[in-house]
Amino acid sequence: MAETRDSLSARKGALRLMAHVLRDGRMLGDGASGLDGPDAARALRLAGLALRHMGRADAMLKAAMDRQPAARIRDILRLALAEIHADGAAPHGVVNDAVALARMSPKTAKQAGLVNAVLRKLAEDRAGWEALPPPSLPPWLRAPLHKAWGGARLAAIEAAHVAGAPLDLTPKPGVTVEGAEVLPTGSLRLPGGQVSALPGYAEGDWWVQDAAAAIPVRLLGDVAGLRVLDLCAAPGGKTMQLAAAGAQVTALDLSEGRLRRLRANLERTGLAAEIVVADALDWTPEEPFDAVLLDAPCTATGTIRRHPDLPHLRAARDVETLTRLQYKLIDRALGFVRPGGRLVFCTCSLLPVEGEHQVSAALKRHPGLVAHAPDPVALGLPAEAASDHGLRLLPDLWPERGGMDGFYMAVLTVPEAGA
Ligand SMILES: C[S@@+](CC[C@H](N)C(=O)[O-])C[C@H]1O[C@@H](n2cnc3c(N)ncnc32)[C@H](O)[C@@H]1O
Repeated sequence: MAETRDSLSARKGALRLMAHVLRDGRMLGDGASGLDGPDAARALRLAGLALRHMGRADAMLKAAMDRQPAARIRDILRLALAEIHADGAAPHGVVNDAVALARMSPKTAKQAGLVNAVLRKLAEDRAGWEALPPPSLPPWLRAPLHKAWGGARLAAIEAAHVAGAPLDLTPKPGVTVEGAEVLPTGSLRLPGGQVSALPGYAEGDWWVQDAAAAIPVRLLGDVAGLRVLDLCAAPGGKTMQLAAAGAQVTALDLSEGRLRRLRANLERTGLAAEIVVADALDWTPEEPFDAVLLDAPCTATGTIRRHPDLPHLRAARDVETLTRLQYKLIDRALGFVRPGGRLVFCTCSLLPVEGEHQVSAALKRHPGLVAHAPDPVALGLPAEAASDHGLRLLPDLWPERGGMDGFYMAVLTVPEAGA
């Protein structure tokens, strides 16, 4: 980061965001940095960097200090160490700002000298940083992932989380964006950038959607003219895909706030859907649908690449609550499909209990329900994405292209009437 006063305000904003996540249990994306425009984006990036590398920074601080400092001082040190050692920032400017940040509050001003001394010493210890184990997931998530995917795959997933994510766009049919790579699955990929400044944003030619998140709708094939229910729809990435492909879409979600974003997305892209604010567990349609897409609420652990706050905010008990909800939502969704129609179930989770296990259990509970294992290669995906009854995408797939979010998805056909 070029050292300017903007750097100081971005670092201050990053500290606010870290406190929001680590002490208030709120998501990074809640926009709490108190900044606008490029400074807000910088603060978000820095907070993400500090959260991704917190394990290493804490290990270094523990070895270097007799007593753990107060929370804000610890965050100042964590951020500075991540910037110096993981981001390659020039130590001089980082240390100066860290000292300035400590001085800003009467509660921490007395510790400015300590911040200076600790950072001057640790900034030079590149070998000590490199010798620490690479960033890893918390035990509640690491253990089931190790069991499911093995040690080597888990290490590759953790490395993909540290690498972060590029910017993927789903284009309307026939749209290209200058400078974007066209992925084998049809998504467009850019290294990053301010979304609203990209060509075609104002015209609504595309929307931001990870390449993996764009696959579930494609499992339905040609949906032109079909009545499709997008059951957990907001903020609407999949609703827009369905509408752009000519489906007659009903988009339902529990959250009015998230549906506001869906409405804005439809407005910008000029696409149409009927919008329903309801709890899917209480709601009943007037008539069944040709197809239902259930992008069920989940731990979202497949999106840690772009949400490094998630491992700090979720816990094992969330997995239990969410898997129970997914179970109920699948049964509910199946009741909304016409005989012979299809349900696509998907979750952006790395955990089989939120994916493969849900579909295996649904097939046992519902005699006559049939899973059609999709061919990953025909969809432009690596052959290894084939999985139990569906597709399993993990962040270490496509390493040379910049990876993809973790997802599980399957397409199920409901028995014909009388079958
Ligand atoms: C994974 S997100 C959906 C993302 C969306 N399909 C997309 O592609 O943009 C899950 C959504 O489920 C909604 N949700 C959670 N519980 C629900 C329920 N009982 N009924 C309806 N929607 C629910 C949440 O509000 C959230 O928007």
